[in-house]
Amino acid sequence: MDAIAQSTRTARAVLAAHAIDKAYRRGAWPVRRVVPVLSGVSFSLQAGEIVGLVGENGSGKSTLMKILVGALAPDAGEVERVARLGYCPQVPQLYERLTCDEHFELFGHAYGIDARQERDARRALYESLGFGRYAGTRVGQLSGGTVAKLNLGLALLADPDVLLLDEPYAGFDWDTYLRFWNLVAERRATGRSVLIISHFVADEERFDRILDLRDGRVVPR
Ligand SMILES: Nc1ncnc2c1ncn2[C@@H]1O[C@H](COP(=O)(O)OP(=O)(O)OP(=O)(O)O)[C@@H](O)[C@H]1O
Repeated sequence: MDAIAQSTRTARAVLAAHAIDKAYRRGAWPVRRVVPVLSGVSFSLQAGEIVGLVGENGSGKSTLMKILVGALAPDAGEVERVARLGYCPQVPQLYERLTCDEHFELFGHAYGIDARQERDARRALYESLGFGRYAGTRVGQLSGGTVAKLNLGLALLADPDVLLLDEPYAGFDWDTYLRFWNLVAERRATGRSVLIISHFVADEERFDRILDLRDGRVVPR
C-alpha cells in the first residue's frame, strides 16, 4: 500500500488500540501471581471494514473486547473511540423475567433513542433476524439461539457506527448464520464497521481482514 493510501486508512480509523497491556492477579498471598494476558496490543478498525479477531480459548479475546468498549481498564495503553460503538458480549446481559419487547424498550431508553425510532428498529430487527414470534416471551423461556438473536438485536438497536461482537454466531442455526451475514454486509455497504471476535473463522472470504491474537499480541494473518 502506498503512503497516501496508508494515511487515508489511518485518517478513517473509527476505533484504535494503542499498546494495550493487561494482566490478571490470581491466588492469595503468599502464592499470589500476575498472569499477563495482553502485551502491547495495537490495531485499528477503519470505516466500512469487517475484521475478524481470532485466538484460541483463553488467548484474551474477551479481555480485549471489554477493554475496547471501556468495561475494563487496561494496565497500560489507550483506546481511541472515534465513532459510536455497539457491543454484543459473549455472555448476554439480559433479564430472565423480561420479554424481548421489554428488553428493546429498556435498552431504547438507555440509548436515549425516541420511542418511535426504537419501535421501527425493533420491528426491522425481528424481521431480519427472524424472531418476531418471541416478542412477548420472557427471556427465561427462550432457546439459547433466540437469546443470541436478542443479544445481537440489542447491540444493533441504536444503529452504531462500529459493532463489536464476541462469539456472535455460536448458537445460530444455518438460516440465522446467513441472516447474520446479510446484516453485516448491509452495515458494511453503508460505511459501518464490524469487529467479530471468535475462536475460529469458518468463512474467511466474508472478512476484509483477519487478525490473530497470539501470545498477547495482535498480528495480521
Ligand atoms: N477476571 C479474571 N481474573 C483472573 N483471570 C482472568 C479473568 N478473566 C479472564 N482471566 C484469564 O485471562 C485469560 C484470558 O481470558 P479471556 O476470557 O479474555 O480469553 P478468551 O480468548 O476470550 O477465551 P475463550 O475463547 O475461552 O472465551 C484466561 O487465562 C482467563 O482464565
